[in-house]
Amino acid sequence: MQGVWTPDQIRAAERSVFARTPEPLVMRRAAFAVAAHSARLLAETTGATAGRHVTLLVGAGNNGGDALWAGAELRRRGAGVTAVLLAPDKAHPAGLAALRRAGGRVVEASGPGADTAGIGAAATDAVQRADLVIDGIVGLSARGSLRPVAAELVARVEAPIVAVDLPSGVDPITGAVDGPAVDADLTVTFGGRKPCHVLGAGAVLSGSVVVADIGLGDDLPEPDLHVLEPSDVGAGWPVPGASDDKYSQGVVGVAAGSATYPGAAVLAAGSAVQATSGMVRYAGPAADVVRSRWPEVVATGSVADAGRVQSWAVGPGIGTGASGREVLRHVLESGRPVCADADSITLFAQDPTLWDAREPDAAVVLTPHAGEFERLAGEVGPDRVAAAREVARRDDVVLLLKGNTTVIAAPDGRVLVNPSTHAWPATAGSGDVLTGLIGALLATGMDPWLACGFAAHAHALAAELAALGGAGEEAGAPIGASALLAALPAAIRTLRST
Ligand SMILES: NC(=O)C1=CN([C@@H]2O[C@H](COP(=O)(O)OP(=O)(O)OC[C@H]3O[C@@H](n4cnc5c(N)ncnc54)[C@H](OP(=O)(O)O)[C@@H]3O)[C@@H](O)[C@H]2O)[C@@H](O)CC1
Ligand SMILES: Nc1ncnc2c1ncn2[C@@H]1O[C@H](COP(=O)(O)OP(=O)(O)O)[C@@H](O)[C@H]1O
Ligand SMILES: [K+]
Repeated sequence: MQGVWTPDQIRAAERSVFARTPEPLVMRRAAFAVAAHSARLLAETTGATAGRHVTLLVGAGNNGGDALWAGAELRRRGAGVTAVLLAPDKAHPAGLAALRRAGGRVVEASGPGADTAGIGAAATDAVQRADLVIDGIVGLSARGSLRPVAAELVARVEAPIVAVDLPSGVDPITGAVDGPAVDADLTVTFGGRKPCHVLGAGAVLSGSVVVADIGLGDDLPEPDLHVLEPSDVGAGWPVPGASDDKYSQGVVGVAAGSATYPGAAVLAAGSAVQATSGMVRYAGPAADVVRSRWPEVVATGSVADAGRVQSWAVGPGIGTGASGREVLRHVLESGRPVCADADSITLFAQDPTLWDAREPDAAVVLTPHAGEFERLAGEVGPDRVAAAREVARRDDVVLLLKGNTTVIAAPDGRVLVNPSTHAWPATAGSGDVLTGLIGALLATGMDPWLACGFAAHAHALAAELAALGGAGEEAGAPIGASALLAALPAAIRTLRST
């Protein structure tokens, strides 16, 4: 599992480091990493570092300082380096001096011969002839999107971009973007990932993220967010052992669908069938359809007759009327962990007295999309982590907020994020598949927060495998939820082999 630290946490750790290591030395370490990764990218894209042109976009603070020191190092490796200063009066003095000593050139963004956009001729030339651009416009102190001159310069870049710490224009805390921002090929960050590398538009605009060690190590506190690695999910995925039988791996009850809309039942039950080797019970009006599609499911007409289960997956397609409410009340009273999705969430929003049916010690997972979240607690807003955390605490639930980046908050404040590099699961019914997956993992006794993380991970990978069908990343075809469901075993195999 990877940690993600807030800018405040990183700054506090840096302050502790400065007590033993001088600040300029820490910055040199950061800059050296930027230079080394930039040289590697240059070699990959142009075959060499020496003789290539690197342009530094340099803002008003230490982020620009990192870029300037990195430029000095690249100059020593034989690259031609030009720094374009966006705030000439505030450019990091020691970095600037180092670059000049190494033979680098310095120009002002709005220097002589400025065009109608306010960009000087030398700056335009430096950006256009670059083989690589280093974005040192702004880092942890960023507020808002790129300012006009920086935005104009960035828009003229055609070369690959290496972002120092984070892509400029992205909010460091939320990853949100509300105007122009750098779209980096690679981000070199320091000490640990920041939220903007895994949340919102920032997760995509960061490109590949490498974490350089600048000695923060033991000074970093418990991370603010966590990200599961594929290998974590693969290693922890429950599979049968020699002494297992169908009961020992957990029995999940699925209460979903209706006679008119049996699809949700088929998708959620099918997902539970494929997630683990335990047993799946279905209870609801779509029993015949579920039985014919998934003969291994033990199906009954009502939750009252379902028999014993270790968890419930409830909600998709149950309706928001009296019968849906009774189904939800019944599973809450069971005292088993419950994954409540779709109509269950609307039912909770309509009738908060439903919470009274809950056994206090049984975990409840809620899996809203943005619209369902709004019914529960108002608009999500730009800070999705804060929104999910607040409701998880308020309602004592594990809250899984759906979207391109899935955010999973536990009542104790822990947050997992599952950033996605694609949007293939954005198709009707794919949420029903997620509900079945979570329900099946809950039945195994897994920690509900982790169960949600595992499910979100396998779900996104299944969608990707189904969409790509073995083709390259650019050649996927749209899929429906049935294809996502069919790809679940392949996704679990892939995760278990990492
Ligand atoms: N401490 C250390 O030793 C280490 C620090 N490290 C590095 O320092 C970085 C943090 O540096 P920092 O705190 O100096 O601020 P930084 O992010 O460069 O911003 C500077 C100024 O930019 C401005 N600005 C704000 N928003 C803007 C926008 N949208 N577009 C344009 N400009 C904008 C705003 O000034 P304003 O113009 O508003 O007065 C702001 O004050 C960190 O990310 C890492 O790279 C590493 O070397 C490791 C060791
Ligand atoms: N743009 C997107 N990128 C990646 N995943 C997405 C995107 N939009 C939705 N998803 C995922 O697809 C699923 C959709 O669930 P949901 O909205 O409940 O759909 P439905 O109700 O049709 O089943 C969730 O797992 C969600 O995280
Ligand atoms: K930057």
